[in-house]
Amino acid sequence: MTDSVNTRELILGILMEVTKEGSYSHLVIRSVLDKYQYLEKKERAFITRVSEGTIQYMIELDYIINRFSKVKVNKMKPVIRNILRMSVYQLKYMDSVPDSAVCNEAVKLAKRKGFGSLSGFVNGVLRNISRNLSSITYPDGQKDQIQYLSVHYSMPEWIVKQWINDYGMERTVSVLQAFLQEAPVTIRTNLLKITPEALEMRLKEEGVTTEKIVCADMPELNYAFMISGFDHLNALESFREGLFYVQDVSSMMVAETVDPVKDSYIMDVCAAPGGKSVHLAEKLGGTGMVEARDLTDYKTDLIRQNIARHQLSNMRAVQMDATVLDEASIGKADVVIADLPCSGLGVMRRKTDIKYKMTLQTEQELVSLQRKMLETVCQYVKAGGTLLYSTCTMDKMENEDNVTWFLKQHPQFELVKMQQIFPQKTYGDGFFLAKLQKKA
Ligand SMILES: C[S@@+](CC[C@H](N)C(=O)[O-])C[C@H]1O[C@@H](n2cnc3c(N)ncnc32)[C@H](O)[C@@H]1O
Repeated sequence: MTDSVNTRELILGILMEVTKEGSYSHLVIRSVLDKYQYLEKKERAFITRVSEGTIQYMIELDYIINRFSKVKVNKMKPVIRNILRMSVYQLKYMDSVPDSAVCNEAVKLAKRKGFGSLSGFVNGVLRNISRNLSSITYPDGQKDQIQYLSVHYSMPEWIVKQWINDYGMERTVSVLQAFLQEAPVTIRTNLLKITPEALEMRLKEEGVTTEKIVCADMPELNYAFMISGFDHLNALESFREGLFYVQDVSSMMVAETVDPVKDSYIMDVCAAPGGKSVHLAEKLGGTGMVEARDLTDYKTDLIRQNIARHQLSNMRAVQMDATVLDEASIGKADVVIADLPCSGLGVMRRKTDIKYKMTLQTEQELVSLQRKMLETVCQYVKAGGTLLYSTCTMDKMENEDNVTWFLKQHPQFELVKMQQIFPQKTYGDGFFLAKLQKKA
């Protein structure tokens, strides 16, 4: 590595921004990697791994630090707390970095950041942890299951409690395990431009490793691949040409479930950046129209960029607030897609810090927003048309409970299909979808 101290300083900067300023980790990491594009691939991988890993395992790391430090984590200076966290992550989860190097680099970083007087403390805590790492006692699962699972899988207790309540212990444990796996990059072939076989060849020529998605529950997805071995998507000509779209396999199930007939008029009321709309427009094969709406200029611009990249003539972007009734759209749509803002607890492998930012109160507020939006946008569905409600979360209150509530309020709709997708070890985020049909 060219300058390991600098690399660690960048990681500390990322952690400070995420924990102190409340910024989203995936955005902060991406912007640092964009800014320091000249770094070697190995260094970029180190920054990503240590930043994401530290955030991913923060509850466990804090638990370990608290067992070896008289000053508890929440009383420490933020810089020191984050230096300890990223160092304990390397001690526990990265064999490639020798323990002595981890401790030395942490001490240097503390000094460099103006905390020379605390460098002895940092050194003492880390060396103590490194000596005793294999004999740490964790919370007793027999006495307090929730605390045990929370520390073991670094998941806030309120979320663990909620999932046990919603789905039972066995499912909760498998979901917690899945969230600690790395999320693969999955792509969907743009079938209007290329066949899956030809795309696979193109990607191989560009040095990308591809693997077919083989999933018994989703046999429809024979156009999807997992890809790896590339640095920047934008550096791939096949990406710039719009030959594929990066999308999680669970999200692909929206267009599959709608399975639109040619010439349909589809309204996607919360559409940015446009993944599901683009998929639907492609399925319409140049016929019909997908109107992709979102709240802000910035978001509708993202949709426009996707329309341009995929050269779709049957899709348009419109700026519109989904909570406000658009009289002109009443009874106009064959299909309304309501992929609504949600707690996002199903995508924690990609957005590692969501679990610390979300609270039960915010989730309850989201439920109210979702109901208001459903109440509004269901009016756009034609008689005989379809309303597709989806979220990327797993909590019943945002999913099944909302559907039950909706059907009670709107007896003119009936449930065709409802599916809770749990995150899977290999691919697929946590996702929910419900297909409702308006009676003719
Ligand atoms: C789950 S994301 C949609 C993802 C998108 N369907 C896709 O597959 O690419 C939810 C979207 O709702 C948008 N949103 C939030 N409040 C909104 C509102 N009042 N009206 C319209 N869109 C809104 C957000 O900007 C965000 O883009």
